[in-house]
Amino acid sequence: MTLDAKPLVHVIGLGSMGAILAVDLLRFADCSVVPMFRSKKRLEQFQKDSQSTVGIRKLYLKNSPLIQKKFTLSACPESFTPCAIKNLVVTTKTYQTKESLVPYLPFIDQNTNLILIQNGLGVVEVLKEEVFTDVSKRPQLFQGVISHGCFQDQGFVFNHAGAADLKVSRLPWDEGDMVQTLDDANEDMKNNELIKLFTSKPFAQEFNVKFMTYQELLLGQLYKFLVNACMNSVTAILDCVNGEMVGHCSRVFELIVDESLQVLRLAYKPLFDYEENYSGKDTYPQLKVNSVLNTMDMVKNIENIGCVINGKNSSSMRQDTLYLRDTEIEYINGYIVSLGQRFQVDTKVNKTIQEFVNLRLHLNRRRASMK
Ligand SMILES: NC(=O)C1=CN([C@@H]2O[C@H](COP(=O)(O)OP(=O)(O)OC[C@H]3O[C@@H](n4cnc5c(N)ncnc54)[C@H](OP(=O)(O)O)[C@@H]3O)[C@@H](O)[C@H]2O)C=CC1
Ligand SMILES: CC(C)(CO)C(=O)C(=O)O
Repeated sequence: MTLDAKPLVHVIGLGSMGAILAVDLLRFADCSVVPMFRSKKRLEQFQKDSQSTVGIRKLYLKNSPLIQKKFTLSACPESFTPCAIKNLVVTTKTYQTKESLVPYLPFIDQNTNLILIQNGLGVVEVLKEEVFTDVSKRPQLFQGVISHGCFQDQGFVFNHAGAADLKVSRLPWDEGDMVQTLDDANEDMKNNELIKLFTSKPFAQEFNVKFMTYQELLLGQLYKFLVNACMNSVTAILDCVNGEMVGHCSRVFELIVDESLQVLRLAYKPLFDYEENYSGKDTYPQLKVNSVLNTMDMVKNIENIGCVINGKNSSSMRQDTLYLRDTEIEYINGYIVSLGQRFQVDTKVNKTIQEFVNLRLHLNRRRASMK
């Protein structure tokens, strides 16, 4: 059911990322937004305790203004009014994706635009192998790589700590379609309802959205992936604030990045061969890949981004272990391990990191249970 003629955007995952996106879509894009909660209990908490209102405190703005938006419609699996879902944003944690989609599968088909706005890699494999197994009914799939920073305050009030950007591209279901032309991207910006919303003004300016080809997004996604593979896991294991490691973490990062790149070069070969195959071809964007995704430069950049620029931050994975929440390690260092098995590459470094993160979470949960 739509509220009016405006496009309808369903959001599964009204957490930090879902909340800042949903509120700014309501503020700056011509659409209606429907948050979808995991249960009747969570839906009632939203509708009753929070009066269906989300608050975003923009910490990076003068006086940290609190912006509030009321959502006329919201749902959970039990209350969802059966209707075809046209535009679906998934902003759950990676490991929550499959479970969050299952109740709505009857309402998702090849006409649905589905965007994943998450860190890490490997969710598309879960969607292919376990969720959308009927190729003819697979939704139009997009990926968002978001660099905004946000953490929950209490209830449905969130602190938007850092404003950066949201990179978006069509996400190929088939690995063979990794390289897209500039015309492919323009086609979606002209004709796809969800992408038209995401690139509409003023929303695109306010949320700093950039739509691009998949190869352009993937370069940024792998860069961010390597940052997270080092910073998130190591700070969780050590239980330290990002900046405490500055000047002393490059050796560990070198081990993680070197092994990860060995695997990523095989799994994403078209990207690493891109300059050789597509430079000078004006129907394709020109990319610098190997001069960016190399161990020594990445280690320096990761230490700067993680330990200096974000030096005062507690990484999201360390926060997950401190709050005894599951982590996304399986979709970060753990994803390198699964790729290593597929490409017969030894990934002992990332496997050890993954197991230490799991051990850290166990230790924190054990200590909490003994208080
Ligand atoms: N926070 C940040 O600054 C950044 C986060 N990211 C990435 O964005 C993604 C989302 O992270 P973030 O927003 O922080 O995560 P949060 O944990 O804040 O939000 C996840 C939300 O998904 C909801 N959810 C979980 N399962 C279901 C379900 N079955 N049905 C409906 N809703 C469900 C949770 O609801 P409930 O409250 O009921 O559990 C929660 O509100 C992650 O991949 C993260 O790594 C990327 C850049 C920055
Ligand atoms: C860059 C970094 C490591 C900042 O803490 C981050 O992305 C996170 O915490 O998830």
